[in-house]
Amino acid sequence: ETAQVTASPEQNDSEYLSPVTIGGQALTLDFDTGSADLWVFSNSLPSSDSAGHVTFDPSKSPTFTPYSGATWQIAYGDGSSATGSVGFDSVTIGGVTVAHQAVELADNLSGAFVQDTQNDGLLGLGFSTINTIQPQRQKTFFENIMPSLALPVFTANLQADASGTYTFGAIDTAQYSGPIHYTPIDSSAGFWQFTSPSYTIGSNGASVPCTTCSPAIADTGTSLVLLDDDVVSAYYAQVNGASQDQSQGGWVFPCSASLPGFGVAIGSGYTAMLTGQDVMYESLGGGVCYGGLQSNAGQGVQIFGDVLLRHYFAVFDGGAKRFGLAKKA
Ligand SMILES: Cc1nn(C)c(C)c1CC(=O)Nc1ccccn1
Repeated sequence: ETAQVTASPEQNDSEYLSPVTIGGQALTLDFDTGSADLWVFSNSLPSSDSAGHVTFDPSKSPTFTPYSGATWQIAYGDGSSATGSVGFDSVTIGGVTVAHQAVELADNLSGAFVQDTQNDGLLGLGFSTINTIQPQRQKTFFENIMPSLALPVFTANLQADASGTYTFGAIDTAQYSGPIHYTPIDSSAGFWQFTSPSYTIGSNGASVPCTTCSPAIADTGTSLVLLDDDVVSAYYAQVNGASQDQSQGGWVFPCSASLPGFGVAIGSGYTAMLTGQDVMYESLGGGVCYGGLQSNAGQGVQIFGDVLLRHYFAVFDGGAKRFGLAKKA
């Protein structure tokens, strides 16, 4: 079987939301290849936290069964967090159903999630070695459907300021052109992780070897591209008037500045390029702009988020444990 579902952008393409049905209830979730928990806003949240969100109510689902005593608690790399209880229910995405999917009900959330009222929760598409359910971690939606898919893959075709597509079980040749450039992934940390041994500054720049660069992860649930400090500093050194502004939380520059292109190696065989315009992320007002390339704060992993992924067709191959990028159709 195969499934296809839309991915609708929030403002600034900060995240992409997709329709999911859980126990007959329709929610919009952020598909996140950088984590492995499926959690939803639930009616056990204080109403001050759930105001504006669709909440899942297990008592209204005919197929919900509690996983009694089980709990979950997740802390994301950006400092946001969530905790709650667990059950199993029927989860359907694009017509494909997992009858007993672990569904994590949030009863406590950090502010960033509460404020984002278009988002009713996250659906992890990482590896379940980092699922946070205790006493026994549970599989992701993708891991559960993989055996029944025509191909053990899913693809992300996110768009800049437009609705895109997640596809499960097929690599739709109508969505990309030219070759798919694959690199093997190391899933031992739970991420779609690969090496990124060089980078390129300027659309015609030479690629700079970076033997000390941290490995990278493909992360649909992160807005920006978060890079090692020496890489991101080398980039903004080429932008007139750029500076790191702690109050704004990163690298800013005059909106009038011309931004060079930027490319990152996807494994050792391919460099994914962005134009200067692709790197521009947000105007903060007063002629100050915020870049889509920011520091990973020395976390030892580079996060290739939506600022990069929305310019490519991305293949997550769970069978061959590889990640690939192609030019969009
Ligand atoms: C900043 C960062 N460090 N590390 C290791 C990762 C994976 C990130 C990105 C991150 O936290 N993304 C995120 C945040 C909230 C919800 C979903 N995804």
